[in-house]
Amino acid sequence: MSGARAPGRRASARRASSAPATATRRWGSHELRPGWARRLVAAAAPDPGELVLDLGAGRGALTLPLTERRSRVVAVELHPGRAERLRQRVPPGVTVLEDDVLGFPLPGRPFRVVSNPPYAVAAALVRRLTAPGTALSAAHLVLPRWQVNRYLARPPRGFTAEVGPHVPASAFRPPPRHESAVLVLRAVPGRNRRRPRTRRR
Ligand SMILES: C[S@@+](CC[C@H](N)C(=O)[O-])C[C@H]1O[C@@H](n2cnc3c(N)ncnc32)[C@H](O)[C@@H]1O
Repeated sequence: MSGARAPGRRASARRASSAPATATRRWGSHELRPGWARRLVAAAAPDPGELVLDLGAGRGALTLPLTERRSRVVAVELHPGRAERLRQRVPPGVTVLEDDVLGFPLPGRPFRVVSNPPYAVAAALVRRLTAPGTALSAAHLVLPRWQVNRYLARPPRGFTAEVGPHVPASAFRPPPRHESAVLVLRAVPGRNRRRPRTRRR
């Protein structure tokens, strides 16, 4: 993964240790059905060669259609078995990190996110991705509709927020109780700079 620090050794070193404190230990997940995953990737429309992160990649519902668009894909999945199975499924050139979406090093060069993230850490993930100075250019995140509405009312600083496709409960396996939608965040050019440090007297 260019732009981010070399992942391979770090990830395998971490594999040997216990899960980081920030990780959710609940492995239950609502995976996207393949048809819906394809539709959402088509709506996000990343360009060939663009660096795209799939965060909480699971079995690769989004990762695989992303690779078909010839994006440079990095998939991050904390569950060791899921990460390993995904590694075996992806074509050469795709990076699968067994790591925590709240802890792995974010790329230093412009990147996009297309993700159906673990809901338990979704708010912390949005904070991390949109923190001052990140190189995030746009994020397409599948979130509960109520959470999307919050970001529409109050977008993270330096980003615009809009709602993408509506995602019904039937789009997931197993279906969640809530309705979902895609939250689309786009960096406003020049607005997400790291704030200058104020000098102490
Ligand atoms: C909602 S599922 C989505 C799976 C896949 N993206 C899909 O759409 O089918 C979220 C995934 O995130 C993984 N996960 C949970 N907490 C995580 C964390 N802190 N860091 C990375 N992955 C995590 C789970 O193991 C699960 O596979």
